Amino acid sequence: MPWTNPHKRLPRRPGILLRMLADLDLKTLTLSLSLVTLMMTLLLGLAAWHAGAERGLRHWALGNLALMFGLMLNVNQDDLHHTLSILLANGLMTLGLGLVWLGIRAFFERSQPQLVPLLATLLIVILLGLFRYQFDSNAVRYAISSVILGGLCLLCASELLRPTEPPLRSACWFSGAIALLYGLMLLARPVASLLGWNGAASLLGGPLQLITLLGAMAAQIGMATGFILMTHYRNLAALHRLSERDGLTDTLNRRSLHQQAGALLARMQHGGEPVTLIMVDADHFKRINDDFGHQTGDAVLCHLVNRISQHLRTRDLLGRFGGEEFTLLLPGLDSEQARPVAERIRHGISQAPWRLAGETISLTASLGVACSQHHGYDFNTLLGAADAALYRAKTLGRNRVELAPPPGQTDQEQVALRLLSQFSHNLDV
Ligand SMILES: Nc1nc2c(ncn2[C@@H]2O[C@H](COP(=O)(O)OP(=O)(O)OP(=O)(O)O)[C@@H](O)[C@H]2O)c(=O)[nH]1
Repeated sequence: MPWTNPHKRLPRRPGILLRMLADLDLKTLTLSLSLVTLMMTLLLGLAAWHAGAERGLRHWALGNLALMFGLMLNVNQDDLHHTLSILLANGLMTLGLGLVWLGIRAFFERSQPQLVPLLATLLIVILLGLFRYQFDSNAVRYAISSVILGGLCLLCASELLRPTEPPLRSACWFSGAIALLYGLMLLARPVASLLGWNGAASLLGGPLQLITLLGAMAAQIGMATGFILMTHYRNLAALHRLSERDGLTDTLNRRSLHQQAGALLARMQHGGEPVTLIMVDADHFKRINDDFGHQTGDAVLCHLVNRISQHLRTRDLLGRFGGEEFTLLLPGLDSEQARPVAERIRHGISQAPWRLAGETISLTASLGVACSQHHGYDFNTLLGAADAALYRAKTLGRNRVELAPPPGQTDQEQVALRLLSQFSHNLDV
């Protein structure tokens, strides 16, 4: 038997994806989409229920609810009056997407232009009404809803696909990529229909409708989980921040100061760069508490931190060592360079009294400075040296900066200081 090329005889089989699409049943898909939307609405609603001050979740839950009712009405165009299945359905879907967009803006604490979703809803209802009851055109209605709903998806994507801190960024970009893809898909629908990709089928019964429903399902699951992930990551970041910051002054707490200082000192030692540690202690702070009350004392402490921070670079560390005592680590500075910085901080504190509602409280601080040149890169050794220098600044009259001397000189100085301290104590008595 002569050989024949089988490809010439057999008709070409469609690709596996097209075959799978052809096997899908529109009614089953519609029901699945409704169920998925319902589940995602419940999930977002549950998250919103316990959201507290969390921004965005309530908008997303409400938006999804509107989307769900809109979808349910829209897929029943054969059974329902067109005012419901076209006008109300698309109005609800537009409002739902608009609320999702407002939710994303609320999440990022951006302004809330509530008119945008309302105007978009009004626009789609008017245009669809016009092209249903005035000039009945299925194709134009299809294009109108595709452009408005697709445009809103792109607006959501543009809010999400912006630079943010990791790990929040991954969740935002995940949701943003889904919104972008689904928006582009909706915008491409009328073009694909014009190009005849729907074949002879009606717009609501052909492969384009199947693809739209599948896309909507994927977008529903992806965006709802993406939003919940965004909330989760932001809460994690807030918890992390709380665990490493002092609640009153927002400086590093003692534990994270130790951790971060250890890492910084190791880096500087490895790179052969100097580091300076400064201890700052408010002078006679007890008097401020006694005279003006603890609450005012708290405000003055925050003011002190604010004054110190104005002289710091982003890579410097500032931590609360305890009470009214703060520790600074200045990488890259030796004692020669650090002294003027310490003087500027001292001067800045003494020159800017705390003021509120006619009340003025003057404040000064004493500073002890120790540098890695003389005291090495061990955090506790540097702290000890800076603390001794601070003690000297207090003893010599406060509102001053003292450098920790190289280790060899310390003993003689300590004796002299003790004598001086005893002398001033005797004078006070
Ligand atoms: N308001 C307020 N006061 C605090 C806080 N932490 C510590 N203090 C107060 O700071 C004061 C520190 O007092 P002392 O250690 O005697 O020091 P001082 O009065 O500043 O005197 P010198 O340091 O010697 O100049 C105490 O009265 C503490 O109650 C705080 O978080 N808020």
